Amino acid sequence: MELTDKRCAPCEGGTPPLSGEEAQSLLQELNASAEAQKTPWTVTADERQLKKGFKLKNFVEAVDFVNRIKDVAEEESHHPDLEVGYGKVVVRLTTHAIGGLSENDFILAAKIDALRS
Ligand SMILES: C[C@H](O)[C@H](O)[C@H]1CNC2=NC(N)=NC(=O)C2=N1
Repeated sequence: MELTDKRCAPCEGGTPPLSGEEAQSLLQELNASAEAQKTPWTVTADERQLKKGFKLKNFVEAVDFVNRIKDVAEEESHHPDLEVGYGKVVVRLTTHAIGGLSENDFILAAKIDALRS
């Protein structure tokens, strides 16, 4: 099943974060989409975060994009850390409940990419 067709599952403490290998495999799958090929997502060196910067035309478009991200995040009950500026939105994904990456982060990343295509 495609990442965009999956739903974020409730995530509780006790579940271990993804291993580096599992994260790399999901990263490849995520970055295979047309949108991600323009700008790929990266996993941070500590393997706890998935990150991508999006370019928008101006501040209003950046805020509009954030509002669309809000709708997806609420639908999935999984929430990104966001940085908004003039013509940019930086999205950082991590699963707070487990202190690292889960599949939920990759599902939300794919759904955020889908907003741009
Ligand atoms: C009950 C609810 O699903 C949880 O509190 C969710 C909310 N959104 C979340 N978002 C993220 N990124 N990590 C979490 O652990 C998390 N927990």
